[in-house]
Amino acid sequence: MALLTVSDLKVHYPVRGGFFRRVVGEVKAVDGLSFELRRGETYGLVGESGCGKTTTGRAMIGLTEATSGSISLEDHALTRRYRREHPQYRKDIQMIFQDPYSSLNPRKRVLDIVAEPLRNFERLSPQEEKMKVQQFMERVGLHPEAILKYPHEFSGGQRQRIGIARALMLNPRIIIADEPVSALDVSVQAQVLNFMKDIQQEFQLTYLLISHDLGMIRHMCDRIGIMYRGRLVEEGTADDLFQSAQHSYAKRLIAAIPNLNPHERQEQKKLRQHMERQFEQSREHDFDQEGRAHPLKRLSDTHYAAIL
Ligand SMILES: Nc1ncnc2c1ncn2[C@@H]1O[C@H](COP(=O)(O)OP(=O)(O)OP(=O)(O)O)[C@@H](O)[C@H]1O
Repeated sequence: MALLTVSDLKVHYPVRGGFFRRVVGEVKAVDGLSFELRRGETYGLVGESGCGKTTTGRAMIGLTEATSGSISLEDHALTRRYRREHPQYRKDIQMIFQDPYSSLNPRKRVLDIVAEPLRNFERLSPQEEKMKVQQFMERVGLHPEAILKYPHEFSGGQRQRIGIARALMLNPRIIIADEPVSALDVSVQAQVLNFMKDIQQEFQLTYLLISHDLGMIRHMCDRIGIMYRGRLVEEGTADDLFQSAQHSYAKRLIAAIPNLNPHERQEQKKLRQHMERQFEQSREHDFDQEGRAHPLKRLSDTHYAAIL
């Protein structure tokens, strides 16, 4: 059974204009998105800037309200009312943010930053709380004494580890990681990603990894959904997508991954140009009259594509 199910999710933002700030239109940030998270897996949501990835993550933790559709954790629909009446569900889904520089309050000590979610749910004595925070700091590879420092005293990679310690404190089942390493130096990106993989088993976590970086998503994820204008155009395992993508947009995105081998660059450039042409030529066929992706069609147990 799926741990979390997103069904036909829509998030439309009003666009206001003119002197009276009247609603003059809407941005369909998410426009009919369906996918599920299975226990223990890492699911990657990937797509270009503006396709609705962050909005999806925010809707899943209740930071943004859905216009329609549903999000269910096991059998419970996470409606506004359910979220209000069952605050403990917030323990189950935690989020790690893109930029560890701005997501940690610079005026607070690490002890208070990491303990904050705990204070909302558990009544611990200051001594118990300190011990628990120190224990998690050690687990994420930081010195337990560092709890008295402020965020600016840490490197980017260490700050992301503090964000992870904070997310882990409530023993969540799902972690949504929105571009967790894109603000970090390339040299520490792999360390943080490997660390996330290590703790996944230890804490039995299910990950939703959100990124525009298809190379990273390929390396990390069991299943991948490619998003375009608020919908999935294709979903599958890394093999399904990298060996036999079917939708012209998915092919184009895959062809655009930079190739590090200098001997193959020229060839890759040609392939990329070919895929871009194909994408433009098949627009009418691959999208409906309003430019939206078709419903997903099942190609195998794991592979789905929005083709006719
Ligand atoms: N609060 C808001 N009000 C109005 N429009 C919004 C709001 N938040 C996002 N949008 C718009 O919704 C669309 C999807 O944005 P979203 O941030 O979810 O995309 P994204 O795929 O995460 O992009 P990025 O990788 O750049 O963060 C964009 O066109 C964006 O401008």
